[in-house]
Amino acid sequence: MKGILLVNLGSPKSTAVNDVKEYLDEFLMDERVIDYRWIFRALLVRGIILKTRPANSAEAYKTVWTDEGSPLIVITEKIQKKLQKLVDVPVEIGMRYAEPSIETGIRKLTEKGVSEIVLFPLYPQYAMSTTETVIEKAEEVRKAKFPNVKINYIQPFYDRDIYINCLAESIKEKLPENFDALQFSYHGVPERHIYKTDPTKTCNLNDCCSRESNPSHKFCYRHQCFTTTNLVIEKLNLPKEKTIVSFQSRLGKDKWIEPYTDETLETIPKKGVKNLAIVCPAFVSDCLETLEEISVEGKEQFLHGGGENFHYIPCLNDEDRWIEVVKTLCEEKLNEFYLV
Ligand SMILES: C=CC1=C(C)c2cc3[nH]c(cc4nc(cc5[nH]c(cc1n2)c(C)c5CCC(=O)O)C(CCC(=O)O)=C4C)c(C)c3C=C
Ligand SMILES: [Fe+2]
Ligand SMILES: [Fe+2]
Repeated sequence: MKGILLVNLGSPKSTAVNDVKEYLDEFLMDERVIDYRWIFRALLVRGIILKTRPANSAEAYKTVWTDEGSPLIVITEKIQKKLQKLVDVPVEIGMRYAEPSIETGIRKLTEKGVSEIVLFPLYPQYAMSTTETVIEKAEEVRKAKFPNVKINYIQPFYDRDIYINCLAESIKEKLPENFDALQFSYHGVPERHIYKTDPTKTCNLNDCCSRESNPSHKFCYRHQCFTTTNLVIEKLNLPKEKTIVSFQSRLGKDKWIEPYTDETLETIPKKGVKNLAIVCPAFVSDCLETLEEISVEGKEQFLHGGGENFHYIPCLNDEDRWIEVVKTLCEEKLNEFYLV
């Protein structure tokens, strides 16, 4: 029997500092997130970051937490429930970090008799800290605990027509009447991650990422963010000069891909952008990084820089047209099982 596992990033169990600390420990000790040798990663994460960050992050989580729990988990559950109504195979969710884990999700599916799983990493763009770590973790769990289960993975969908149409329509509906610029703010990654995952070793993080065709693009997060942006702009018929791409959520002292969202928000009002619309297409569901970092902190940065109107455009969340896209992408992979 077949089944679907939707995988998102995950959130702490609660906003208690110890729960946030446990979550950040699992997240930041992932070698695909902080990619130093174990000893240096442990020194940085456990010796420095976890001494102060959990308390600050817990305060931030408190500002977005709902009665039902973390927005990211609640929204992923809503997507699951809506998808379950549209397909005739079991659908479960799993988180890369914390609970419900990928193992919990696979177990629930196997308890329903599932032995062939379509696993959907809910990230449009590939990065070693997104799609790659999900697939690595799922394979580790499968080999150790469920050796008889087959898993078929959905690949990044950053340029798929159905996704671009859906994202463009969603943005169009939420765009304010008057805006000077539409900013696309993607989660950032350290530059080193892009060099590391480039099998061709040709991406130089300059014009290369914007070129039409290059074998490095399959693993270049920066290219994939630009492509999503360009395709959406084209669909919306927006002049490129009215759009901005930037990268948010930088952590630590390494160089991350630029431009940084916080710096951009502070400086664009002086260049004439007083009315801003902003969208975060690296996230399919709203989460701490959109609801707090962009909608609250980002807004303050923009207003502080002289901006006047800041309009945050929510993620696709559980919009029906997005659930249709999830269904189509899952069905493509479900059908592949018949071909093997
Ligand atoms: C969308 C893709 C994501 C990438 C790429 C990514 C990379 C990445 N993230 C960190 C550090 C943190 N991220 C945090 C929160 C967070 N990150 C993503 C997604 C991506 N991260 C999401 C969806 C969330 C929100 C989770 C939620 O519960 O709502 C956090 C925790 C919050 C905080 O303390 O600020 C950290 C830390 C690194 C180092 C990284 C590197 C590639
Ligand atoms: Fe590139
Ligand atoms: Fe992150």
